[in-house]
Amino acid sequence: MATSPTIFYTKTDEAPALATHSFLPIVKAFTKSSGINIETKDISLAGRILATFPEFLNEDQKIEDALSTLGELVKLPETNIIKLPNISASIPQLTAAIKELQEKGFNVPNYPEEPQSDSEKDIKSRYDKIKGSAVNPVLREGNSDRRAPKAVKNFAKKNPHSMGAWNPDSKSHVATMQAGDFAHTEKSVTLPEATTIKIVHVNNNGNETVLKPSFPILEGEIIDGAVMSKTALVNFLQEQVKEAKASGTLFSLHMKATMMKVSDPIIFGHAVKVFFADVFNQYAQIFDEIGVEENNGLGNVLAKVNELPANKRNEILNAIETAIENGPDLAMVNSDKGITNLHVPSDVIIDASMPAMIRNSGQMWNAQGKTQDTKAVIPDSSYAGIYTATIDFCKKNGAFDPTTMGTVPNVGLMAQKAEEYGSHDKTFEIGENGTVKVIDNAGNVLMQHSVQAGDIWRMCQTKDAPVQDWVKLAVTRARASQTPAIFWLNENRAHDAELIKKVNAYLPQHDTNGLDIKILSPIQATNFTLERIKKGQDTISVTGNVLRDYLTDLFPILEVGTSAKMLSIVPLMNGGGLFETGAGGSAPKHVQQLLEENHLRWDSLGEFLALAVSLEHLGETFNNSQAKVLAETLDKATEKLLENKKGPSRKTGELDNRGSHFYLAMYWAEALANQEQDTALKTEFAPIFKKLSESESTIVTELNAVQGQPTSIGGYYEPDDALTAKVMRPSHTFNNIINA
Ligand SMILES: NC(=O)C1=CN([C@@H]2O[C@H](COP(=O)(O)OP(=O)(O)OC[C@H]3O[C@@H](n4cnc5c(N)ncnc54)[C@H](OP(=O)(O)O)[C@@H]3O)[C@@H](O)[C@H]2O)C=CC1
Ligand SMILES: O=C(O)CCC(=O)C(=O)O
Ligand SMILES: [Mg+2]
Repeated sequence: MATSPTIFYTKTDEAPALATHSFLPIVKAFTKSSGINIETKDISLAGRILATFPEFLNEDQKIEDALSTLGELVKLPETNIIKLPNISASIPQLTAAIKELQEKGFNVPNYPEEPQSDSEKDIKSRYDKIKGSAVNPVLREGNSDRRAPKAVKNFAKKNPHSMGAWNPDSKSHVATMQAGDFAHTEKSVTLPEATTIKIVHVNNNGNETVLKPSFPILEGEIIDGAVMSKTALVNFLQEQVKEAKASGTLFSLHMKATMMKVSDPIIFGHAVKVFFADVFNQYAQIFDEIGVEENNGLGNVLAKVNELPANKRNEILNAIETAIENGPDLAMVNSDKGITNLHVPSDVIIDASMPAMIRNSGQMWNAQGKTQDTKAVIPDSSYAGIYTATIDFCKKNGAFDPTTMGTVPNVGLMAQKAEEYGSHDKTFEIGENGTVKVIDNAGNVLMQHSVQAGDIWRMCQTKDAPVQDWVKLAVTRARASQTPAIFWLNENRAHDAELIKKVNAYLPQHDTNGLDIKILSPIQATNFTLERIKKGQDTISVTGNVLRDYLTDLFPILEVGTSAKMLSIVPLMNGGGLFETGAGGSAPKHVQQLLEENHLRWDSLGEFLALAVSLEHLGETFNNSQAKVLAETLDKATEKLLENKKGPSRKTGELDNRGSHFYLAMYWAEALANQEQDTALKTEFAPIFKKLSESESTIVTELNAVQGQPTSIGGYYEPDDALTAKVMRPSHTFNNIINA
């Protein structure tokens, strides 16, 4: 047991990292007298790169490998972590971060796209561990409990966000594969006893290549294998491009290239090649020579082409232009800047992008900056059906009404790299026709798929202990909130069928008397839940890992406008607490606005909610009554902030993230001054509240006065700490009170 109560507060990237510069000094000031230690852990993309390559750095540039430290800490019962969203880097983001670090004098190696030597191979494999969703699977040593707190839900009911109307004749729809994808090829086995397995590829001449050497599998663990056929995928994509053109819908690809960091960039690359097929055919040889990486998107193609001599460059750029003109309308990420849906694999991420489209009348933006009905292309059909069902529901019933709709909390299976989270080191782009086999140490073939060159074969693992914990968490939440709970599992899907056996075995171990718990397939569950939500009724979704991710953006975005306002708890399996801040990401667009206009519209509500539960957990773990008082008063402050509408505005010149932090501090001090449980805190915070409230108009004026001009923080992935702190703390009056 650690001797001093500590909250580990993560330093991450982009907007949340900016917010931390303003919020963390407040947190430290408010918790100091209660003996609570706040320790920062750098898990930013830049920080993780530096920590991975110490031998390339000067002594004074080396930093702790904070992710590994936290990865150990999450296994201890007293651990308490506040985790902000971080970049799950695509290769374009990774290479940009490397470049910025090099420019700042950190001699980290380049990312070798095509490694030749052993040392390059080593560097690439170390970078590949930083790439994609590399933080969350390590820290999430527990399952997920995400919900909209009552105060947030009530606020949204009284102050509904905008919601685009739905036309019953909308042409928007989801296109997904009918065969040859992961969903249609999945095989699943539960291992009755512990064993080791290896994954091999056997070519048509019987030659075996080991894809992954022996690794252990625990008793009761579920393993799945599935394959995405390249031929089926390419045919499907070709058809969708044609069909989008014929029907006049926007072509828009929705992937999770960050979390599914091996399979989905490859699928993304196929879409780029299919959409620009003429260009890729005509310039195949040049593209090969200049090292075009279609998996990194059209942005990569353009960057590489731009390095060519002028006449070749212009010729190819024209060909790309023509392909865009001849193809279907392409959904845009930023029509002003000409950034398309196919530019960067991490620009359009399905969990956030599909709900945003549904909230926006089922439309996305076209090249003219106008909204248009959209064909949302989601190649693998494992989970696409839930969006089809939601879209169909909106066509039939119109848009949801945030003033009356119910809520859908989620209990999600994710601990110990459950399901697709654990597939990164078991996903392979197949080099040669043959068979992929999973073989145990006794030589038994547990499953096999026949594969062709270019197919993507993927294996997932789901350990038994996390499943037991998940079932228990579902029952606990259903009981605590007296809400029906639905397990979203499809008995006709191989993996789900195995999971259903476990759910049926473990549910009876709990007191479920009087609770309404059932198992429905994801599409049935969507319809059931949506019928209820429309009537204002609440339903807990109990899901696997991918649906956890999808639903904890889908429902929050429809219900409360953003997933940033979610309470997002990971009860760690060994007793510690990981408190995530909201369910969304790191909002790159917000950084742009700060740099251009010195206004940060990032809403820190997720941080406020996470801090309160973190303090409560710490109070219990360390028997620290002051921490509990801090938690209760912080919740009061957050509620008051909502009531008084002191969240950040989107508009420059109005209250932003920094201003909302001021109000939170003032209301927190007020709640501490007004409570009677702890005299010391009361005495300490009464004068602070007085000072803050007397200075309110000065502070708000100081905070808003800086807005409207461009500003600089000295970097993107590795901003300058002192500069950023200066930008994020522009009120001397407020700083003086907090620093004192
Ligand atoms: N837990 C984690 O670590 C997660 C990390 N990510 C990472 O985040 C990055 C961006 O992902 P993306 O899919 O664009 O999702 P984001 O959630 O970052 O952004 C989508 C939109 O949601 C709105 N939004 C999100 N958070 C807030 C907030 N706190 N306050 C106000 N608005 C908010 C913004 O809308 P608007 O622009 O209209 O203001 C934003 O543009 C990626 O690098 C991804 O890897 C993504 C999800 C989870
Ligand atoms: O880990 C990631 O890449 C994203 C996680 C995410 O979107 C989520 O947990 O909701
Ligand atoms: Mg998500």
